[in-house]
Amino acid sequence: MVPALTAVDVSWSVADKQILSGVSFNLMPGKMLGLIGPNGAGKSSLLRCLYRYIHPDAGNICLYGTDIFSRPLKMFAREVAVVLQEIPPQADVSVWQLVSTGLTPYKRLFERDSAEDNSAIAAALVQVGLGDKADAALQHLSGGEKQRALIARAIVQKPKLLLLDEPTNHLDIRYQIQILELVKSLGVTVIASIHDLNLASAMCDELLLLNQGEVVAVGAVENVLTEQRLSEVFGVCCEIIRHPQTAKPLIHYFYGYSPIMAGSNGVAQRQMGNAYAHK
Ligand SMILES: Nc1ncnc2c1ncn2[C@@H]1O[C@H](COP(=O)(O)OP(=O)(O)OP(=O)(O)O)[C@@H](O)[C@H]1O
Repeated sequence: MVPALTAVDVSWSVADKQILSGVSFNLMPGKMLGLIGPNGAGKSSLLRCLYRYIHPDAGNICLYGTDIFSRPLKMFAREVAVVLQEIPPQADVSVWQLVSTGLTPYKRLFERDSAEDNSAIAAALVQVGLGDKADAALQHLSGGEKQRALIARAIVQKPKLLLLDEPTNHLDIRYQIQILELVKSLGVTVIASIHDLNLASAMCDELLLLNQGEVVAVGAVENVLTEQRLSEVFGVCCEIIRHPQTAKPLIHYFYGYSPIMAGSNGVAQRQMGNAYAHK
């Protein structure tokens, strides 16, 4: 089976600063990949390369075996949906109008939405819990509601690949879980940057851990999330157990620990004084 997405040795620098270095990974169709890593690791930059906002200096990115930069723009706009943290410039439109723009790549100039289109928009709004906000002005929605409206727009686009930059950023815990479960249930290939490592562990099939623009680890969640890596990359002390429901890695963080006091195994050790005695 051809991977939905293949990145080979993707590198990008700006103003002599290397932002991404030799990033490579494969993602099979229907899988959900979580991009994790500390602030400034390069997660957004990598996503920008994947949706063609940035042209990497080196390397290749292929969607179903074809270089993304060789695909006609309109085809690419149908195939790849992007949900960013920023509110789009059309902030004075209604929620319905925003979601309907997800159909734009399928339309000819001035072509109106069909009854089928309207049903798809209404269904997407219900899916994200905004069924009663269709006529509301986008600018009057809360941050989380705006985020869900953007996801509804991506749903009507019916993409092959859905890219999300911190989709859970403005959401309360209920919607963090609900939106990621919804995204997962769409059956499309998903790549999402996620800061909450436990959420990423629970929801993603695979993880890619970036640090300083380089891939530290990529693959099955349980292979990527190790106590030692989290200590080395994030500078935190933790223990990883199995989630009682999913059996996936569940991280318990400890407080008052310092990565400076790394032990012989490299895992951050308890700092003298203020840590509560756990281990
Ligand atoms: N256009 C740009 N010009 C200069 N520096 C940039 C540009 N884009 C990104 N960077 C730098 O690249 C590095 C990676 O940024 P990026 O936003 O990709 O990281 P991130 O992992 O998404 O961070 P965060 O978790 O904080 O959102 C940062 O140091 C950032 O300042």
